[in-house]
Amino acid sequence: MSLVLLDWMEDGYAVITLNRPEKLNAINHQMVQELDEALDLVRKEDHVKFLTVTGNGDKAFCAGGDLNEFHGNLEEDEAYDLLAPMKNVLYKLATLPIPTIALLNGQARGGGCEIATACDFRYALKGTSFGFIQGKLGIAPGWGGGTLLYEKVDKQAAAHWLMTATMYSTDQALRIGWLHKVYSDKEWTMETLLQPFLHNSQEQMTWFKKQYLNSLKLDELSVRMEEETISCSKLWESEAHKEAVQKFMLSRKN
Ligand SMILES: CC[C@H](C(=O)O)C(=O)SCCNC(=O)CCNC(=O)[C@H](O)C(C)(C)COP(=O)(O)OP(=O)(O)OC[C@H]1O[C@@H](n2cnc3c(N)ncnc32)[C@H](O)[C@@H]1OP(=O)(O)O
Repeated sequence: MSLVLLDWMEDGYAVITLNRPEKLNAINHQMVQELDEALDLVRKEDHVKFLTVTGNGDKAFCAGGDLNEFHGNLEEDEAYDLLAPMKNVLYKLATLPIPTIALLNGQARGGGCEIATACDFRYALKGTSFGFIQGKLGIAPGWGGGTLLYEKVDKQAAAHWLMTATMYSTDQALRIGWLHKVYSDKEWTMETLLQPFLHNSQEQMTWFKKQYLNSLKLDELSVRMEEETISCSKLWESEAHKEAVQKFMLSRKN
C-alpha cells in the first residue's frame, strides 16, 4: 500500500498526501522513498502549476520521524545514513521549480515541521499546533528543516523556536510568519485554500518560483542542510536522546 499518495488535479496542480493516519503520518523509510519518487514525478510534469503537501486523517499533518525506525541505539555514522536520505528529499522539495504549499490538516512535530518548512507556504486548519520538538529529545532537526526555518522566518524567531522546542499555536506560528493563513473547518476545502493561485498560468508560477529561488544562495543552503544532518547525527548518541525515545516507546506499551 502506498504511504505517500500523488494526485494530479484537473485545475493543473498536484497533491502529495502523507498516508499513514494510523501513525499520525509519522515518516518511515518507505515514505522517504515514496516521497522522493513522487517529487521526481512532479518535477517531470511540465503542465503542473504548483504542488500541495498534506496529511491524511484529521489528527496530524505529520508526527515527525517514525520513532521505531528513526530512533534506536545508533552510532553517529548509522544515524547519518538514516537521516541523510530525508534531508535530500527536503532539499528537493525546497528547490522544486514550482511553488509548494503545505496544507496543515493537523499537528506537526519534529520532522513534520521540517517537511512543512521545506514548502514555500504554509496554510493551517484552525486549532492545530506545531513544534520543532527535537530539542526536547536531546537532538536537533536532522533533515535540514532547521536550516530552512532560518530562510523562512526572522532569524531570532527561528533560533528561539529551535532552542525552546515548544509547541506553537496557529496564532504564535502566524505571528512569526511561519504560517501564512489559518482557516476554519468550513473553509478547509481545496477550492477555498488554493483559489489565490489557480488563476495563474504554469509559466507565471514557474517564473515566480524561479525568482524566489534566485534570492536564496542554494549552494550555501545545501551545505548548511548537510551540516545540520551531520550535527544531528553527532547528537544522536546522547543519553538524553536515548532516554527520550525509550520514554515514548514505553508509553506505547501502557
Ligand atoms: C529528523 C526528524 C526527527 C527525528 O526523527 O529524529 C523527528 O521527527 S523527532 C520528533 C519525533 N516525533 C515525536 O516525538 C512525536 C511522537 N508522538 C507523540 O508524542 C504523540 O503521538 C502525539 C503527541 C503526537 C500524539 O499523541 P496522541 O496520544 O494523540 O496519539 P498517540 O500517541 O496514541 O499516537 C497515535 C498513533 O501514532 C503513533 N505515533 C505517533 N507519533 C509517532 C512517531 N513519531 N513515530 C511512530 N509512531 C508514532 C503512536 O505510536 C500511535 O500508534 P499505536 O500503534 O497506537 O502505538
